Amino acid sequence: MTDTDTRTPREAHAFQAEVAELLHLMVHAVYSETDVFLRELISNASDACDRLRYEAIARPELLADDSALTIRLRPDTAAGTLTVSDNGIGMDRQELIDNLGTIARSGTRAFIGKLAAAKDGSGLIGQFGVGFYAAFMVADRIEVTSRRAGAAEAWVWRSTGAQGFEIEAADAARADRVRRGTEIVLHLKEDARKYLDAHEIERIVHAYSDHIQFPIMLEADAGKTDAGKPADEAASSDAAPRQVNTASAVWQRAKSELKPEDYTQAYRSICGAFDEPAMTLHYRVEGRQSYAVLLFVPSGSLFDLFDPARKSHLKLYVRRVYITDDASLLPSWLRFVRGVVDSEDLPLNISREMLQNNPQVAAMRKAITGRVLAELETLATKEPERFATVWEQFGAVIKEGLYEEPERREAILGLARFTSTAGSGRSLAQYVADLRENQTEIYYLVGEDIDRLKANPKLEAARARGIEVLLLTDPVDALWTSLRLDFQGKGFKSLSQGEVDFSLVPLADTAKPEADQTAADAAVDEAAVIAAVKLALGDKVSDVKASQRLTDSAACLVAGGFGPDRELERLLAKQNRASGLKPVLELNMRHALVGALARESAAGHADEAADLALLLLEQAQILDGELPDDPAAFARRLERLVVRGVAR
Ligand SMILES: Nc1ncnc2c1ncn2[C@@H]1O[C@H](COP(=O)(O)OP(=O)(O)OP(=O)(O)O)[C@@H](O)[C@H]1O
Repeated sequence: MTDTDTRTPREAHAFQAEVAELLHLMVHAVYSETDVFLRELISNASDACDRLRYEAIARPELLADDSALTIRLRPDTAAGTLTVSDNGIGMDRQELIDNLGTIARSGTRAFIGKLAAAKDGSGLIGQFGVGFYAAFMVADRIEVTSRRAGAAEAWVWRSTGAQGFEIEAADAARADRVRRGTEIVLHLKEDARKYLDAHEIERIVHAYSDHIQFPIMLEADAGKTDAGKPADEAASSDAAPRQVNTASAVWQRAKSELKPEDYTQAYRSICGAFDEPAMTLHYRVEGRQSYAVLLFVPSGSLFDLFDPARKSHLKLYVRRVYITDDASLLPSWLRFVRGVVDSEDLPLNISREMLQNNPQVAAMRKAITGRVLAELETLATKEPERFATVWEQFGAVIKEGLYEEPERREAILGLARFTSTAGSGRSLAQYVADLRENQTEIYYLVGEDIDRLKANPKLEAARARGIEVLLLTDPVDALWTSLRLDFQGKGFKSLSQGEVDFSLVPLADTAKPEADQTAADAAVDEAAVIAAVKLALGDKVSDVKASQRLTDSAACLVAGGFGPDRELERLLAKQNRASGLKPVLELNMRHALVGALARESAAGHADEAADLALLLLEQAQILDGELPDDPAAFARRLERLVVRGVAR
């Protein structure tokens, strides 16, 4: 820099740590599908045009004399560069620093971890939309020149994808070239020179960006048209640009015109996905309100499904103008549904804030929610296997609707599929159809792990009677089951809480007679056993009872009749919101261990009886996946009892 230079000096900035890490992965990992970079840049350019069009509703002067919003792609074989430019909203100096130096979204750390672990991260890149940074997969140097709409100055951002980037004011030539919007020059890596090929560029645009609403113009190769001249000059020569996308709003087209592959393509370009949609819903509403809807349910998982914001991401357009993806057009329990809603009636200048309380939006939301549920029902009936994959991916999210939207409960319970002691993919309709004689309730157990649930002693008596039990392992299950809902008049009943009485249900043919299943010598004095155990356990439990649910195991813990289910209590405890209610210890009065306790107690061996009582409690805790309160004392007790038993 010399004294005579009046430009602002070059300023070096470091990348935010996450960006540096992400870029390191981009630069060094070998991804098979590098094509996504172009989709990401085009999508950013399109967003920039959308934003300008939106801002220009209030400030038409921003469009000035350049109202044809366009995205341009210019390969230059001589220079080895591919340039992606738009005349959209542009970025000022601070925006360049903030937007192209940090990652604002949550969940980024987790994503970077996943990316580092995955062999081929392109699927993840697509899902996450690492956006601009994807360009470093194909370029070893990037220059971004940008001028915010209405601004006097243009700025240049430069980086090699290493530690940081530089910012400086654009020189006269660049500033003159970028009158508004953004120009991104990619200096392609040696192995990425295929992206200079017009056919290749066209193919990628077709595959991923065809629906983009602004014309994408492919300009003639600046390097080839006039190889003798410097690239900058050559570019200004008048080679005719060619539009390479259809630029039509797919959702506005008639269903009959569209083929399945058109929908797949629309899904990939609108939702930034690679997979096939598991469900597509395309319809138009005319009448009091008119709007077009094109929605997709992805077949793969989504990285941000459990983001705390739990936002739905449907894009709201008004008469083809993009407004926002933050209009809550679907409830958060349908946030995995992606796509577009294009309204004919909403005012174009509706502010994003106004959308929150708009009755038309509320009516659309209600109607769209109903349509999505109906379509899911149809899928469940007509294509049960495909529906099963949808439920597997997103069932845990849909079930949130059970407590968030009471009026949709019936529909959601109708869709729900469960793993139960009778198999997987069970619907409640199947459950109810297969009720055992005199069975009046739908039984369930909530836990974290399906195998552990299957081994839970609380299932024993149900199993002996052939009663099906739903095994619920999603965190959300502990919450909705606490609502005590019913399905077709049958209430849900936890096997981990309160009394269960199966006595009216006959034993299954396959069950061994219950009395034979244990080695107890004789019937124990239940009252005496209960008194002895209560004495030994004190306030560790709220009550001690003879169990109806156990046939093989000695003891189990259940919640009292009114408190939260054992699982919900555990969940609440994690958030320090536990009810503090103590569980009930249930004893299998026919079990040998309980028999032994009865004998020790009758013989006046209070210490031995107390040891056995504590052991029963600790066993029950372990079977519920908990640690005994005092593991060391538990180990000593076990030792003592074993040694005593062996010595006898
Ligand atoms: N061509 C552009 N014109 C104006 N702003 C841009 C342009 N490209 C990127 N930006 C700005 O930089 C930000 C970061 O872009 P990036 O592609 O990394 O993420 P994103 O677009 O926000 O997220 P996603 O890629 O998931 O949609 C954008 O949000 C936008 O504000």
